[in-house]
Amino acid sequence: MSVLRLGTRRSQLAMTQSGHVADALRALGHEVELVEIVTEGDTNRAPLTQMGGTGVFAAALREALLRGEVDLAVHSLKDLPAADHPGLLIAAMPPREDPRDALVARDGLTLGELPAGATIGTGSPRRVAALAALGLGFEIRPLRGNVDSRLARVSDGELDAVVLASAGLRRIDRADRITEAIDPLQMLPAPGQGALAVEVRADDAATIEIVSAIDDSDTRAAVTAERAVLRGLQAGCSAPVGALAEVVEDVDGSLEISLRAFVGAPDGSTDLRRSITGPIADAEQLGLCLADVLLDDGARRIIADAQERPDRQRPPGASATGGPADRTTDIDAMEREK
Ligand SMILES: NCc1[nH]cc(CCC(=O)O)c1CC(=O)O
Repeated sequence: MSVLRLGTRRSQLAMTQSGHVADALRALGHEVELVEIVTEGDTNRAPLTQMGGTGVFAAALREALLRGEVDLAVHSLKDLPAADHPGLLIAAMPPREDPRDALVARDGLTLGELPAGATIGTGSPRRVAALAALGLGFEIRPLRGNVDSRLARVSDGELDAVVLASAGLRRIDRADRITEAIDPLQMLPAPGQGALAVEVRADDAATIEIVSAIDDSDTRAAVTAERAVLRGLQAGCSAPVGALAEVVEDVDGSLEISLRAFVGAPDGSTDLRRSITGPIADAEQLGLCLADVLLDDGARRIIADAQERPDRQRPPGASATGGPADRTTDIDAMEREK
């Protein structure tokens, strides 16, 4: 068998995630070579240059894959648009890391312990909406940059707290900075958060066969349901939408998917939370069905407002720096990819 070429970005998180997948394939006896793909976002240090990236980073990896320069690419699932990409296939979703968001606060504080007026940094409209929905009077501040620079804003005393994905922190060995793994009752993670996607060319049967060995069926079912919510809402990955599916045992002992979703206005003025449970085999339909429920109950307006009025994506009293222009850039990046 020839060497599998795995395309990766060179950020610490991307290299670590790619390394995990490479090791899993090597453990099955395959030879894997990492091929660094330098993306536009990596070379010019524009605002979009941040860990995980948005559409631009995934797009460069996908082009390398389609051109045949590499045989597989590893993405953070939550950074991929919910629609299939022509010519490509997600051949594996390895077992998911902790899907929860993580609070990194000064003095070991939790969300409940932070005082009203505390400053919390996040660049994600979903996290802004969830924090605003708590009604605790936090001041949300924009946050960009790689993980270490985000963490430094707390250790430097510039912010009281930041919110990041637990999975990213765990993967790069910074889990010790987490002061609270935020309960999904308070903040539902982004669809796909904590999961990886191993993408291949749809016509590359040999690689599909090899890579599918590291697919985790529970992870795939959960993420399929979560991404179907996003697709049903016709929302992008930067929409204020959270979703978490868990594989649970029902009373008869058979496995089911329990799916929860959240849509909220980033200014905290309104939010929706709905849930649904059903057979694992119906993961996709469950997600679409839950999206319909949310749409019927007003999600369309909330999502449209969040996209059209980015200037309102902060609660009253929050800092206005780095707001509208940055957010438009993110949405544009996602659009280009579709
Ligand atoms: N959009 C950035 C991004 N993409 C993937 C991760 C972390 C890993 C994951 O969520 O799977 C992060 C950072 C974060 O949200 O804190």
